[in-house]
Amino acid sequence: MKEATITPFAKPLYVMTKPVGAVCNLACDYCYYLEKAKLYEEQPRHVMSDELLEKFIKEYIESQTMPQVLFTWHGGETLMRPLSFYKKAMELQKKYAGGRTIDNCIQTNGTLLTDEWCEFFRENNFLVGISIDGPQEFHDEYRKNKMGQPSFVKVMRGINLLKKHGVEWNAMAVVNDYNADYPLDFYRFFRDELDCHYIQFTPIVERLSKRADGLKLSSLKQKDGEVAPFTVSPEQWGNFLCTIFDEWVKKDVGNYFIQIFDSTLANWVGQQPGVCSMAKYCGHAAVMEFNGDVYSCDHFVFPEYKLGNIYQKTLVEMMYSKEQEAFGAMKHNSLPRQCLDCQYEFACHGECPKNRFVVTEDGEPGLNYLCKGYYKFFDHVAPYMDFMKKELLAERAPANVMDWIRENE
Ligand SMILES: C[S@@+](CC[C@H](N)C(=O)[O-])C[C@H]1O[C@@H](n2cnc3c(N)ncnc32)[C@H](O)[C@@H]1O
Ligand code: SF4
Ligand code: SF4
Ligand code: SF4
Repeated sequence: MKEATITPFAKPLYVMTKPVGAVCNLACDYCYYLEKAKLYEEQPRHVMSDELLEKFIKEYIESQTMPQVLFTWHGGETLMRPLSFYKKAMELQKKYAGGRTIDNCIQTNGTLLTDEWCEFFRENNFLVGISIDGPQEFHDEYRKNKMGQPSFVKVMRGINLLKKHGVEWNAMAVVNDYNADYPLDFYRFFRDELDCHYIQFTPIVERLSKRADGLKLSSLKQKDGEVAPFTVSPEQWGNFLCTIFDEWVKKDVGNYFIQIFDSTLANWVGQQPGVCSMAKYCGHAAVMEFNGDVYSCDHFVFPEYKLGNIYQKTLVEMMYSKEQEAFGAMKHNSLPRQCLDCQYEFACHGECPKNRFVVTEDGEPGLNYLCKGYYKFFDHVAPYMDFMKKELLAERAPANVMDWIRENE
């Protein structure tokens, strides 16, 4: 029997949602999302109506087959909506919970946080993801408003408010051409200055588009296109990961959680990684726009990846559709021979399909632009991953790797 990519009802149905479309108080140079306003030019307000909010919450909860439900609020800038919107969402979640446990996480640039927002997040146990790209100089290079004014100081003020109110938060940082050459300054900032114990690093890889619909960044279907200037190079990415790993594996395992290292270990032991880019298949997390349009993935909000609209189709129909199944399977089925033969395919899975636009050593298309960087990283961490795997399988702590390193130094 063919290995199923999506087994209906075997795992939670997951759709992140956009209370606000491509509306933001910042205008980060590399943002893949802001230009999506072009897809909805004919619509005057890019915000979710109360009617849709209720429809989504009810249907989303009722579509779940598991007792836990996770809501992810994403944007645009999520805090461009008033607090009353999210208070309403909490009331509706309670109304339709039907005995289920409901969790909420929200992604924000952090600049609009106030005491009032933080009290709300604390009271409702939100996990708040803050976008911050490292120390001030790195962060302010690309994360500016439309007038070119930097945002670091405001983000730091927001983080301090979250801490003051005891809100659970984590950091989401992108790695680009500018900050990638300073991995230790970058990592130590999160660890020593922010005392942030959960960190996500995402590489920026974008190509400039030749699309007729006016979008600046391209989708997978475009075969060529210049790499955008803020893109991290494969060499930078490999060096960045290896350098941070060396610091982390000696001192910080079990205390600071870096998503890409945890996901690598998960793949090493054959478990599901926490980040989609390192999973074998895509298609698990769709996204619903402010007007009810549902797309296969937040990085594929292009007309050709639209699954439908919640007013015309149910979430279950869209999430278990042939289109979404094909989208999910494409990640593995389209791997070039070089990946299939690669000794680290089990850990890498060819990373995100959106980044697969270079040719292999044999000239086959579909290789990941960051391949060299990933290969270097996996090759570098393999002995440590082998050790941590052994510990995990023996039901011991992977953090023992730190003693092992000291003993062998
Ligand atoms: C689009 S924003 C929306 C939420 C909110 N405005 C924020 O900045 O956190 C979500 C995340 O995507 C990241 N991001 C933006 N452009 C990206 C790109 N081209 N590639 C990868 N991540 C990107 C941002 O840094 C941010 O952490
Ligand atoms: S704050 Fe978020 S949505 Fe706004 S421009 Fe930056 S990355 Fe994009
Ligand atoms: S296309 Fe990329 S971002 Fe979307 S689910 Fe797949 S790996 Fe994740
Ligand atoms: S390291 Fe390169 S060759 Fe190996 S699976 Fe990843 S992208 Fe493919």
